[in-house]
Amino acid sequence: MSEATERRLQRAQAELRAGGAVLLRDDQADVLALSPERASPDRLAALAILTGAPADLLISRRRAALAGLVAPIEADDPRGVEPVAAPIRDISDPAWRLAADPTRSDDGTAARERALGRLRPAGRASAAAIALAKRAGLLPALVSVELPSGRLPGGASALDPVIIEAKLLKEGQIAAGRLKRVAEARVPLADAENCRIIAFRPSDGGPEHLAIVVGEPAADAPILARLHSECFTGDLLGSLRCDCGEQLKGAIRTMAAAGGGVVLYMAQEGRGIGLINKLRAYDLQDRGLDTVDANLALGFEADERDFRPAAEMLRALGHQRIRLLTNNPAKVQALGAHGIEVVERVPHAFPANGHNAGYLSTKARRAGHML
Ligand SMILES: Nc1nc2c(ncn2[C@@H]2O[C@H](COP(=O)(O)OP(=O)(O)OP(=O)(O)O)[C@@H](O)[C@H]2O)c(=O)[nH]1
Ligand SMILES: [Zn+2]
Repeated sequence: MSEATERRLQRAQAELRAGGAVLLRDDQADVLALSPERASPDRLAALAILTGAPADLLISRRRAALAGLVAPIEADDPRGVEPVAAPIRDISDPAWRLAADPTRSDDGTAARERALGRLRPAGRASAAAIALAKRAGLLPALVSVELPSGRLPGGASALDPVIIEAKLLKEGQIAAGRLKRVAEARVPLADAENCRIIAFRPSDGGPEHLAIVVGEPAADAPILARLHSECFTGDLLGSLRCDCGEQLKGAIRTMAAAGGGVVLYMAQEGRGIGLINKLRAYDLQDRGLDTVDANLALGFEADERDFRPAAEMLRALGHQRIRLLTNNPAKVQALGAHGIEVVERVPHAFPANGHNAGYLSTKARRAGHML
């Protein structure tokens, strides 16, 4: 992806996060969209009167099914990620927001049905809009109108959208930004006095990833490595809802004792959905959903992470062969697919505490974790 394209993608994300409009261009039809959790009522109202047809709520089919708007589908049904559009009968009636955000208190399917018209499949530009919202750390739900391809009516240009080609956001094909090693320092840790932190910045302006180099990892043999996704609550606060804090500190201790290793500390909070959405997922878990269903209920996949940057960091550090501390077979598979040879999976499980037993057993039962 060219630098100009990467910048435009970042601008589109920032615009949505700031409550502004984005226009996804596609030769089927263009889609002009706002994030309902960020856009002001005035902007939403301006969008709703733009074309004569009502504005749509854009969500995934799975989200729509869980909101009771279409027939239920299985958790692993690939149709779950398809976008659907539901006309919003009255943009000023907050009831339609219940279908966008399951953490809002809900007075039932009847209210959602009252607020929204008949659902229809949405096209490529809509799918791209949802992918953009996910990248922006927002709920994957948008308010949108369809516009004829390539045209920007006067009312639409008044919303001053960032314009971007929908095909750039094709699911699974967004190139992760190339990483540049930008800073490095010695940082003695309580459990590993000989430790360096190396920061990598992606060319697309996304968040930085860190390599925590413990001791002296061998240059000519497979090194101990851990691919660790950021967890503010577990890593920093010692939350008992998950096992992340113990896994992070445990990995550093194991590497220090072994003479060396590398923790890749990836800016992928909440398995890639961001901290705010993880807190929403926790709220849903307190109402009875498990960690997988909570992600699905919000409109995300169970795991939204891209492990390519981790492979790129290992390569940049000169480590193509590793012994990976993990219980997650998807990490072994993904690193392998991106050119890193995982010569051994080193189990990395810690005893459950009084709060995370359900979380750990769900990961084993539904995400294939080897515990
Ligand atoms: N969406 C969501 N994310 C969670 C939840 N609990 C923890 N996380 C996140 O899950 C990620 C866990 O990352 P890791 O420990 O690297 O990965 P893992 O898939 O558990 O695999 P291993 O620990 O290597 O076995 C972190 O980004 C956490 O923030 C949850 O209930 N919902
Ligand atoms: Zn955690």
